[in-house]
Amino acid sequence: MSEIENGHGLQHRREAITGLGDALRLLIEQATATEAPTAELLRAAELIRQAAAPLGERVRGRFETAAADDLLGGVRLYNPVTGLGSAFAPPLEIHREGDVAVGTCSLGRAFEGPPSFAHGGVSAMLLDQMLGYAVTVSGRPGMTVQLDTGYRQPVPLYTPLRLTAQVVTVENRVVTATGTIATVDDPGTILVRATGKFVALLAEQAQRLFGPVTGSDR
Ligand SMILES: CCCCC/C=C\C/C=C\C/C=C\C/C=C/CCCC(=O)SCCNC(=O)CCNC(=O)[C@H](O)C(C)(C)COP(=O)(O)OP(=O)(O)OC[C@H]1O[C@@H](n2cnc3c(N)ncnc32)[C@H](O)[C@@H]1OP(=O)(O)O
Repeated sequence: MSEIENGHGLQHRREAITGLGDALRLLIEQATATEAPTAELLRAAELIRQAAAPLGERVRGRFETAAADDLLGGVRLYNPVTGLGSAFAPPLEIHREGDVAVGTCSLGRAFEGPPSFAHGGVSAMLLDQMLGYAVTVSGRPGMTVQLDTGYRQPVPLYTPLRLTAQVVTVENRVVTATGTIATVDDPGTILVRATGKFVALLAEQAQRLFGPVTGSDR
């Protein structure tokens, strides 16, 4: 029996994953911003390898879902944008305000593109997630087939950001959503805008793409 088959164990593991994610995000921020002496970098690399080794002793394969995740319930702890267990995620927190999805995060040094501003691909990634969330909660989940981003002003690092997204049209299987990035302090000044198209999968497409993950091909 797995150690997390009771509810208490699951909650405990999710908290531990979040704690590990917090530590990893701190590590990435410090390792990216550091100007510490070179000897410290060498020492840190060795310590980090030591810390990583036991984590690698039991890992899941490509098609296996994390034991602490709940795919259908929308719990994805390692999502690279929102996942609290992800070293890579800012993490972006998303909630609903009526028909609009609202997200908040701030971006550290690891997300830098132009000096002191966010990389354009990072803005696109945040908006893909925002639009995907709005499309999912509208009840017509789908995959991104197109994402257009307009960069109006650069997105500052180390600044609380406010993102929005909403569904604008539904045509057969294609849902179109739009989204924005602004700062919390100046929500009326749109820095980046995006429009995305999402396609609801046919059963045959879902089976082809995700059968090995859901186990429905066994
Ligand atoms: C599994 C259960 C999940 C439950 C989840 C529950 C809770 C989750 C909670 C929160 C989730 C929050 C956020 C969600 C997160 C996601 C954000 C990120 C999403 C992504 O990051 S996802 C990765 C990138 N994404 C891809 O990796 C897609 C690659 N792609 C394909 O795998 C194929 O593209 C496919 C299979 C999608 C479609 O198959 P296909 O291409 O053969 O299309 P098909 O023939 O089926 O056409 C159907 C209609 O789409 C139109 N259409 C097609 N392409 C178009 C385009 N580019 N522009 C305009 N319209 C287009 C056609 O014109 C036609 O339109 P019409 O129906 O009107 O004729």
